Amino acid sequence: MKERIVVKIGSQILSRKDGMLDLTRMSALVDQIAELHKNNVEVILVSSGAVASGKSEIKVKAKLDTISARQLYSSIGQVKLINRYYDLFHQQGIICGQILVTKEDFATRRHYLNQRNCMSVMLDNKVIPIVNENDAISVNELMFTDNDELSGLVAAMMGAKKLIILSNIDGIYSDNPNNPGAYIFREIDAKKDDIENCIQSSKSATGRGGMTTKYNVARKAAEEGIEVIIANGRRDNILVDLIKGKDVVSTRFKPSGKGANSIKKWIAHSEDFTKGEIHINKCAAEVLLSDKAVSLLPVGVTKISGNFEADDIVRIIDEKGKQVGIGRTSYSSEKAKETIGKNNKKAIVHYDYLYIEK
Ligand SMILES: Nc1ncnc2c1ncn2[C@@H]1O[C@H](COP(=O)(O)OP(=O)(O)O)[C@@H](O)[C@H]1O
Ligand SMILES: N[C@@H](CCC(=O)OP(=O)(O)O)C(=O)O
Repeated sequence: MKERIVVKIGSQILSRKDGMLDLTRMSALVDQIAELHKNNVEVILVSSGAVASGKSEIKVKAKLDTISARQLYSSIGQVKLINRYYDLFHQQGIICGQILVTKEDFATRRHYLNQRNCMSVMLDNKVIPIVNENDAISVNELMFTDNDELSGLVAAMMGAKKLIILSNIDGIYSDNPNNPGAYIFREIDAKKDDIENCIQSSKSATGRGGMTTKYNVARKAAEEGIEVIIANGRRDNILVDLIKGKDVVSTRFKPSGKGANSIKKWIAHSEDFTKGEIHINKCAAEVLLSDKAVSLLPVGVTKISGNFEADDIVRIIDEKGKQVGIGRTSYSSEKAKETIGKNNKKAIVHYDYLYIEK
């Protein structure tokens, strides 16, 4: 069976200080992906760089608001970016294809499956999918935090074993990476280690979410059974070395042994599309958080809020107001209210459609 990986390349790696595309770096990364591809590794590339490459192409007279600037620069820059990728992969005898997505494309299961089918047919035909957010049309309220988030979604959707996030830094440091005492975390166990406080809000000149999103995305993906590595895209031969298992300086997130099935993965990433809340009592929360495979039954429900239909995605909240998980409900909010606290009723969220955050 082929190994399937997702590689995310941040804007910072692809752009030079003067804003132009760093063709040398890009070409080095494409060469490595080509080598992996020829060695039967299926690579899905999530590449930033549209906005950064568009900026250097055009001088605008009037000052633009943030959204218009992003739309203008990305619409120009994405063409440039994908053309370069096309040329570089073409030189290696490899075909690549472009997929531009918005967060809404992950909202319904139908859209989700459409996307998955598109990437699968590309991989089956040895085409390298190059994914980016469709910045030109995605709106502010509902967009990906950044491409790190998108890469986590793609890795989960495509059943990738590994997600490699390449940035301009070797990995996650214990403190501001410029501080002499800061050291790199080589391995993080998402279940035990909480290092969020070590991360600064600073980000690279063109980066959007900074290290915080990389950390959050990596934790979530690792919980879903994906091995995540944050590494420096400027290091020579980084991708090939990582896949060969060489001991390269980087931060690795230990994947959970369990893994989640494909529906649970979709639900896990649907948090932004929830329509309501199911509040549960202490006992129900304990059972859900245990290692047992249980469904949420109406008997443990204390309150329903929001208006939802059967099959909508809802949040599950414990008695302290903390979110325990997300699930696809089998009742409408109206019907759910009628069953609150009752015994012998069908599950309000079946185990197969329940994602518990531990
Ligand atoms: N503890 C930390 N360890 C490593 N990097 C950190 C840390 N805290 C903040 N950062 C910043 O995160 C940046 C990487 O995130 P980002 O700018 O989004 O990169 P990219 O453009 O590659 O997605 C680093 O350049 C660094 O300045
Ligand atoms: N979609 C944007 C990328 C924004 C983004 O997430 O950037 P980065 O944090 O550098 O990965 C672009 O192509 O410019």
